[in-house]
Amino acid sequence: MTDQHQQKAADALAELRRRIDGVDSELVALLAKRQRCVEEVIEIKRTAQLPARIPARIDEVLAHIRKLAVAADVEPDLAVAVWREMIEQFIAFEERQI
Ligand SMILES: C=C(O[C@@H]1C=C(C(=O)O)C=C[C@H]1O)C(=O)O
Repeated sequence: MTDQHQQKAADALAELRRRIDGVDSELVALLAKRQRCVEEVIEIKRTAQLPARIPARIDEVLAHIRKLAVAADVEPDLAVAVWREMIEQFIAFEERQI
């Protein structure tokens, strides 16, 4: 590869990484919105003496995500794996506060 080709590759990579950083900023803002909802769920569960982990609801969320991923042309197993981990982290977050 010539220096010119390498410079072009480096520029393209830098631009894509700027876009990825922008997407990550949006994702963290959305995660904060989701956490605010979970914080309200915690208040209700505490009062109603409900457990943090509700398996039927987990199944429902994951089925919804799989459908959305297919429609959005995102690898469904990737999306479900990300959500599964996020839900586990939110359950642990709930369990620390309920
Ligand atoms: C937020 C809830 O609590 C847990 C967390 C979930 C989530 O992060 O989507 C889903 C199911 C629950 O076990 C809930 O019950 O809705």
